Amino acid sequence: MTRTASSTGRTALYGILALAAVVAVALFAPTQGYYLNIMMQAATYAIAVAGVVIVLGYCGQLALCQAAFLGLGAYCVALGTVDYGLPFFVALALGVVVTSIGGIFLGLATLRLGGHYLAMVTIGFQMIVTMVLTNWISFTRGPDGISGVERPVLGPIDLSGGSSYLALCLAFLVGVTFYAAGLKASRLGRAMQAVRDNEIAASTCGINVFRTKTVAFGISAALGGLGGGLFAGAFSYISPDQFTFNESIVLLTMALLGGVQSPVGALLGTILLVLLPEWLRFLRQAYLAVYGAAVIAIMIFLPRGVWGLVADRFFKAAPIEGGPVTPLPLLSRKGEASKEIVLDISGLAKHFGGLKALDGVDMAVRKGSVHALIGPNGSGKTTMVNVITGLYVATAGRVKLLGRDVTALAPHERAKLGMCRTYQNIRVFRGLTVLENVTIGAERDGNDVAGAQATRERALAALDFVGLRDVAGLPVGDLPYGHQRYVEIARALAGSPEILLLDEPAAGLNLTEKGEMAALLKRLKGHGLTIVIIDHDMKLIEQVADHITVLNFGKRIADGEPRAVLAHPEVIAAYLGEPRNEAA
Ligand SMILES: Nc1ncnc2c1ncn2[C@@H]1O[C@H](COP(=O)(O)OP(=O)(O)OP(=O)(O)O)[C@@H](O)[C@H]1O
Repeated sequence: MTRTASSTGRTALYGILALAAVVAVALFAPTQGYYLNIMMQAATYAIAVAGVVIVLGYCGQLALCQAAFLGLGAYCVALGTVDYGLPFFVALALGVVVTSIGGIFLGLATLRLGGHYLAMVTIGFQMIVTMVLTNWISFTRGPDGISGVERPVLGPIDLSGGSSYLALCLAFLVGVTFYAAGLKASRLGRAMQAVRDNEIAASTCGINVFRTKTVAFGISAALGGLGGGLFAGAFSYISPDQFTFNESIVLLTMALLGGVQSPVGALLGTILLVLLPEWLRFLRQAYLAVYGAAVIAIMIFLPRGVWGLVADRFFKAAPIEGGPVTPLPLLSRKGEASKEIVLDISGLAKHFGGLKALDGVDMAVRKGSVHALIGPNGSGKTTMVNVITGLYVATAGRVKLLGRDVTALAPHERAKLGMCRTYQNIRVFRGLTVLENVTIGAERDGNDVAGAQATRERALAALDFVGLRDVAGLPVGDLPYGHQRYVEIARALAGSPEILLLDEPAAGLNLTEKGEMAALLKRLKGHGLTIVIIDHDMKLIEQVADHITVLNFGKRIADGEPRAVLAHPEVIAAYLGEPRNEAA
């Protein structure tokens, strides 16, 4: 609570300082000339660069077309005010709407494409916009561009003067910077960062990956359009060569240089890259080479940008406060193992080409039971969990969760119904803190928690349960391997799962850690959680399992109460590699 109050106080202080800066600019900035132009360019570009921060820094999508959105915004304002007589702010809003639609349209491509291919699509988009602006002469006036873009007058407030228009641009910039900073700490921002760090884990935590990327593209493009619209008013003349692929690279460099994961960093990067050429002009012919070398040097020596350096020095994350935690509500359910079937699987098959990784498997998991899924390496256990959670589409068969057929649902839709999991190869969100990782689990749609404070408390309670409350504020990558496994479990627990699927939770742990993991699993079992567990450690399985299903070559070879199953000759043969004793 204290932390929240102090961070609110800090935000208010920054807000007042920013407002004072805007007023000072309105009163004292030059009304025309070289420095005014530099400041106009920095302010309008910085708004577009904040868009790069959101799509690339937060969401991890490399889009190389921010200048196209800058151009679309600028042309909306220029054409809207000059040719169609629209009021400035109406044209500006139109630009934001047009570019956000363009961004969403581009985001739709992420359904099928990612990485390099997506980057290529964005370059294609940039090229198309440049070509349209250049060649659709009857509408855009082609290479001649549009001049005479007027600045706004709002009733008695005249914003057409140099300093007052700059103050307007700065006011927008301040708003955008606060918005982007707030977004990062919001549920949507966390979802974006989860998608950036690990799409698969994000989807099984209940995040709609496709929608999140599309929204990130939309917001980013809207900020490009806003910056572009203000740019048109700032210089009163625009032409297609101001919004080319080269400019997109400049905007990207600004974000990377300043620190692509921080809006303040992007602001610094923009100022630096607008000023650097001016500072270096005295070098004449050598200027471009020195400019390029300076940019490369900053990139190499400051991989997290200039802001990374500043933040490490001066802005340490506040420690997470101690104090009492409310216990996890799911642990008070005290569910006794019952006959009710939580997960009902029938005839499940998954074929990879000719390989039948799963071949008609049946399995029923009872409420409150610990159900082990075992089998030799390559027998299909992980494939089974992947098909159950929706990461793989089943070739045949049916998966029912609490009586509902979920076979056709996407992973995030299954998570919404209470299906949570961990991974054999740990999948935590590396760019986030331990608490943020677990908060994402608590934020799953369908969870019984509402409001930011309650969600945070739920996440802290889950961390408390696995014994990691003290390290909640640390970056998750700073934790040892074994503890990262606990973070995954806490992330799943924070979502109050109806069923928890643990894929080899003890894999890669040393003996002591395995003992601790066994103790944790027993505690979970004691609270009546419904669990499916895969593990090769038979000692662990014997300690916790109520029921065992055994797979071999994708087929179920045994199913039932642990003692009988483990004594089954076919199971022994599968594990020890002995020939089957048909008589037995
Ligand atoms: N995405 C995939 N594409 C092709 N084949 C796959 C894929 N995933 C799994 N397989 C194959 O399916 C079979 C079952 O693999 P799976 O990982 O499910 O086994 P497992 O029982 O979990 O093994 P382990 O105990 O070693 O983790 C293996 O032959 C594996 O190579």
